[in-house]
Amino acid sequence: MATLEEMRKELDVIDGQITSLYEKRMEICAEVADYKIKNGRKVFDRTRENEKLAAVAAGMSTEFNKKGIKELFEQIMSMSRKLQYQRLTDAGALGKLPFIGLDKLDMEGVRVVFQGVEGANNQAAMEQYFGKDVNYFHVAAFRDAMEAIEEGSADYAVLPIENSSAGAVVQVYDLLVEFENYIVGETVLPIRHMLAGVKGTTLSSIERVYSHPQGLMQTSRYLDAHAGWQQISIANTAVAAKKMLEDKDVTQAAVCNEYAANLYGLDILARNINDETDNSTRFIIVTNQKVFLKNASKISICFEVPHESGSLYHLLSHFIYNDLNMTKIESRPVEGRSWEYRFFVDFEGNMADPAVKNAIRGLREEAMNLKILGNY
Ligand SMILES: O=C(O)C(=O)C[C@]1(C(=O)O)C=C[C@@H](O)C=C1
Repeated sequence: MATLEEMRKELDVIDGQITSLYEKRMEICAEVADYKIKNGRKVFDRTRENEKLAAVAAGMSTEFNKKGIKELFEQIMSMSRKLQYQRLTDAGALGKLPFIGLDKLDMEGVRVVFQGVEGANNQAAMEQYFGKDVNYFHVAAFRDAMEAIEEGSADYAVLPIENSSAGAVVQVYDLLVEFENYIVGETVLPIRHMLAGVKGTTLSSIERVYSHPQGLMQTSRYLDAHAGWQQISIANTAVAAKKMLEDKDVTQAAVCNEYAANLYGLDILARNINDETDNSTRFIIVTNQKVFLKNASKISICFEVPHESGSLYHLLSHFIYNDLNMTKIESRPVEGRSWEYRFFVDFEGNMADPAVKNAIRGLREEAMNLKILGNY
């Protein structure tokens, strides 16, 4: 029997042949790219790839090798596509950006919409982004806010997209697909619960505490430590704060944010009473214009993947290969197609950057229904 050293020498010879054949193959792929640029052909040809995989598998004698050679050729053709996309980018064959780059967002005299009532966290997020003097109105549902910007009655909408402990606000994800509106900014608001009451209220005068069920739940450790306090659920934290002002009753208090407490002129009796100290919500700023800031550094996209094994893996390789840092991935069911998913990906980058253009080009050809949700 051959020694390990002898077998390794044999492997080295074979690997040498494979590597030089790989280089030769990639040189031809570069010529294919030039041909495709000249003739306006797409890089990705699924039929040709499937034929190739079947052909290489047919040449194998065992099931194990059939599977292995297919995986190997999937990778080889994926590298071939990436080389071709790069040549397209270098040749300036990417076409015009579908988005218009701006130096800064138009903030002069704009009208902003948020969902909820006066004093809601959504309003606090809006003021954090647009300032206190902003011209605004509020609506009952997220969909109403999307419709308001689509039809132009508002220039921007402020919508919650993700909470650090509760996760994604899934309705907003779905609305971003449904409407032709785009994300142009984001702002993160720390969610801190306060115990607030009308002037004269003290911890010992309180008998009842009002808040949204989430507000009561997120502060249960603090509230439960006061055995004599009855906890009562109400529509939301801002409504609880408003009730304190209306009732002027020192036997009751509200769990609400500082913004609502100030808005309704309440005294804060205890600050930051949430069980989780690090609780914050990320809000997006949405408009109906296809614009992006020239100094934007984060891109949100969504796409559907073909229902085949390895398809998400291949799509995500466009980020890795172009050295783009993915910061978030979320999936949602595709309406009307049970057990099929749409993926939402956030990654670092600017649309004018060649690496980003390159990745988007690859994704656009290989994924289904790619949509750029915004660069901000
Ligand atoms: O045959 C082509 O059109 C190629 O671009 C070459 C190649 C390959 O590497 O074999 C690469 C991408 C296509 O999706 C199909 C095949």
